[in-house]
Amino acid sequence: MQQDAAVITIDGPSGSGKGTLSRLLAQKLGWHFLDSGAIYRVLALAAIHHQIDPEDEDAVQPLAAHLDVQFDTDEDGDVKIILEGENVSSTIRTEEVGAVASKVAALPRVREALLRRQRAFREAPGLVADGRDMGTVVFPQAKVKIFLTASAEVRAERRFLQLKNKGFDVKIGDLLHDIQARDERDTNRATAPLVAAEDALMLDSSDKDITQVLDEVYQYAKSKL
Ligand SMILES: Nc1ncnc2c1ncn2[C@@H]1O[C@H](COP(=O)(O)OP(=O)(O)OP(=O)(O)O)[C@@H](O)[C@H]1O
Ligand SMILES: Nc1ccn([C@H]2C[C@H](O)[C@@H](COP(=O)(O)O)O2)c(=O)n1
Repeated sequence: MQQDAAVITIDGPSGSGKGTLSRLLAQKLGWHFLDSGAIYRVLALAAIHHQIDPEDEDAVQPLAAHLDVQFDTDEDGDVKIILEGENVSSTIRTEEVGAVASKVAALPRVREALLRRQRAFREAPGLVADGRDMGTVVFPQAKVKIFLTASAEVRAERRFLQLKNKGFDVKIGDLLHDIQARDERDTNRATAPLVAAEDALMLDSSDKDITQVLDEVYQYAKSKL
């Protein structure tokens, strides 16, 4: 970790577009990228594989502390996620794994066990970090913080298109229900809840396409760095 490397944090609820925005912004700046949700998703998948109850903190904490995961980036910038020797890059993206991730993420000792792993992504020339608590807990000293939102209906519609394009048979009503349940759990947990940092720029992307969002955030970041 490089303590002095600049950090931009992008937090927000599921489907707000923070992953897409963070990836594009990191590419544009030539910076590193942390998808912290992927770490919680990998842990969730490990708990499923090992038949561990995702709400049993005593059982999930050691799994988090010794999680055998690698993030391998190829020359095109695509990231391959390897859990216990297996490529799980697609498997972790399902709504089912997302729901379990939201459960393991509510456990305080599990969050603590994953802190150092996330902070290790901070390297020169800089890091764009995407998640729920990047600006509040993991990188509170970040120079630029964004809290990206969109209405639950818009987020469900985006997720519907995303999954339909991948060939999944999904119902928009089910996706809206899943998104609302995940928002509720992520926002109301006691430790590191989904909340905007006091010094974050609030951005509602409901009526903006990703190019507009990227331009706005890029200009804002340049003015602050
Ligand atoms: N501003 C936007 N306008 C339209 N579609 C968008 C916009 N931002 C993102 N999308 C699309 O919405 C979908 C969800 O975006 P993305 O995966 O970036 O969300 P997320 O906030 O990272 O979600 P999660 O936290 O669940 O990983 C993607 O298909 C993405 O291309
Ligand atoms: N910094 C983070 C990142 C993610 N989580 C939890 C909460 C989410 O529901 C779940 C999956 O995240 P996603 O891939 O959808 O961004 O992981 C968290 O608590 N803190």
